[in-house]
Amino acid sequence: FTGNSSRRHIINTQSLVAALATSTTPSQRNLASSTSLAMTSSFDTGYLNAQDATDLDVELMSTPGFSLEQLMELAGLSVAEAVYEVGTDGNDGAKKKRVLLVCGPGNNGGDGLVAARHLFHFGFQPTVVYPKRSTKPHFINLVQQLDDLNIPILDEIPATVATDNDDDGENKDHYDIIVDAIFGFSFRGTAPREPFATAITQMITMQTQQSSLLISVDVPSSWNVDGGDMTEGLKFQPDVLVSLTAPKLSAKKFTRRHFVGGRFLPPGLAEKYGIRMPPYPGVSQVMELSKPKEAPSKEEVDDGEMDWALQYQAYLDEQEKERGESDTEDDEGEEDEVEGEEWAKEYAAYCAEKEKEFFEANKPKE
Ligand SMILES: NC(=O)C1=CN([C@@H]2O[C@H](COP(=O)(O)OP(=O)(O)OC[C@H]3O[C@@H](n4cnc5c(N)ncnc54)[C@H](O)[C@@H]3O)[C@@H](O)[C@H]2O)[C@@H](O)CC1
Ligand SMILES: [K+]
Repeated sequence: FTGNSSRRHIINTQSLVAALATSTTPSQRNLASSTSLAMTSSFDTGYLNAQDATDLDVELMSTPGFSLEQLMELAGLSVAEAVYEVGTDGNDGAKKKRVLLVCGPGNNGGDGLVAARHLFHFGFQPTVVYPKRSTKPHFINLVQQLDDLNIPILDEIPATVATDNDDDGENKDHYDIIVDAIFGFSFRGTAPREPFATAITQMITMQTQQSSLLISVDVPSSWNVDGGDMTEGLKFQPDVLVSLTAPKLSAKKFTRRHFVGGRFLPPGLAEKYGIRMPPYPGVSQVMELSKPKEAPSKEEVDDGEMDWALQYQAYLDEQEKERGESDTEDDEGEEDEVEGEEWAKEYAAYCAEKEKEFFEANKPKE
């Protein structure tokens, strides 16, 4: 089995599920059922509009209840985990990755400050831009915690960072990842005021000219929380969105990698606001709601078959959609189906092999 992402897999999804469902081992049958389940229903967290997001926040933090410090810590940890997930391949770790966290004046900015600290401990090299520092004691503490780790805190994005590449196509001040923690669900109006308007333009330059991966916290900054991008021509399009508690309405317009984090919502409150906590995997603080289009690599398969099944499902859905659109001119359909069936059989055999290895390795000692 070679799940190489470069290989062209146009798969008949039914054949994959059928091959797995008739397998003799439980893990393959589980995989088959999770695959078919995901085929008919994908997890829907529901959405919060700006007003409900604010009301829910107030309810969560009414006394007695959660404190802002608690929730911000979990929100920032979720962001850091999502950055780790999209920013590393799990092997080379985070050590070489430079991350620029651009933090706004409110709690969205606070999430960025918390994330910077966790990212340092995960092995990244964070730099924080915090132009309008809050004077609230909790924020002063967060800044101190960053100072204690010698994490640089700047007042603006340096011009040398957000400039076009030089003649060699390089920028020595390049950041691998930018975290947009400028505005969350309390952004109002259709235009960000300075100094954040400039910061957002600079982030777009870094994303487009230097291929920095742009990750937004809760809401892409400058987007209307309910309606999406309503700016005149700013066109801020992050690569990744990490929604907190539940996606805001504007997330419906977001088509790239989308995570949800903030694993703290009590079921009663979720029900009251018509949202659902996603089935977070294991001890994760985040769950990816929409998956990348590319087929996963063998390394990803090795990481865990169930995760792989969901990820692969999204890929299949995308392929089917594309196929539906080009059905009329596609004269390779039959051939593709055969390839899909063969691949499904190969995958089932691969699962059996893996399971055997697992049982061998975990055999009780005589
Ligand atoms: N319940 C949750 O899920 C939690 C949410 N948290 C975070 O808190 C965020 C909400 O925080 P806040 O309510 O403090 O608000 P934001 O951080 O969204 O932003 C508010 C600040 O932005 C400024 N602002 C608004 N519109 C502007 C414009 N057009 N130009 C310039 N400045 C503008 C306001 O004056 C205010 O200073 C969420 O999005 C999330 O990131 C977490 O910290 C805690 C838990
Ligand atoms: K944001």
